[in-house]
Amino acid sequence: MVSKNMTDFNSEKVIEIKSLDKAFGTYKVLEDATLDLYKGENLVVLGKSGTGKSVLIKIIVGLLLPDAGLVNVLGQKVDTLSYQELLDLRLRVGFSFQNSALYDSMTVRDNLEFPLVRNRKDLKKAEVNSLIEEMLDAVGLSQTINQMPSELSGGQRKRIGIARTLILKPEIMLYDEPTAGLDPITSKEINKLINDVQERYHTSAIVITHDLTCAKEVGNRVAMLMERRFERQGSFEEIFNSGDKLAQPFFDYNFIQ
Ligand SMILES: Nc1ncnc2c1ncn2[C@@H]1O[C@H](COP(=O)(O)OP(=O)(O)OP(=O)(O)O)[C@@H](O)[C@H]1O
Repeated sequence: MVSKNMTDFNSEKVIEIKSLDKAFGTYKVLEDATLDLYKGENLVVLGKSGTGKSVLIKIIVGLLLPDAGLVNVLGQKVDTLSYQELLDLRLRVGFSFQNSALYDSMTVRDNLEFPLVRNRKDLKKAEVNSLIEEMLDAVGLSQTINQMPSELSGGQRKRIGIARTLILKPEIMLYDEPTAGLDPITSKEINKLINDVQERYHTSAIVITHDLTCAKEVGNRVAMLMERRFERQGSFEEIFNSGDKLAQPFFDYNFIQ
């Protein structure tokens, strides 16, 4: 399998995290952690369970406060923002947590309409309908518009979840374990979708995963979250062909195709 090429990205940082500390009581989750996301890139954060990947996302969108360090998102210092400023920022940063489910009692259409009803009251009915159609087309599921989530496969539900996040046209996408619980073929489809989203909407993205195939297929750069910080950052090849011992545990638990 050919991994994704490194591309020359604009040096503009859309997320800058510097010397970040976060602890719960005496339990340190992140310590002196530094990570940048450049405009237009897909950055994969590889980390084992419980290493603080979800905490990282919550800090980026201001759901958790850092204890120390800089967290700058789209030019704004997240921990200094007012509630309204945070809500505005969250419209520009699309995030879906691993377990964020679709609303089971709503059709696919209504699931996609939901974020627009809440956040885009300025849109006319025709614009809403057109956005829903565009998003379903982007994730390749136009035919499911009137179906209920229970009628969809796991992979299709993930796609609709991505469409629901994407419908607000965020500049940054945060994908939390996008391939978790999916078979290898469906995982590949999701990886392709993440790349399609990057290409079509010029999003910058952090993809949090422990799936090495996903890292290889979608990541322009990879960082490893270990020992409370981002220990290695570089292209997939740089990290995994280097014989780096820190990368070995990921190989032990993954099957690369
Ligand atoms: N609000 C909280 N209060 C106390 N501890 C927390 C809180 N949120 C997270 N933690 C702890 O921080 C650590 C990192 O949690 P996090 O959910 O970020 O892990 P993760 O890397 O996303 O794991 P997984 O892949 O299993 O979801 C865990 O030990 C967790 O118990």
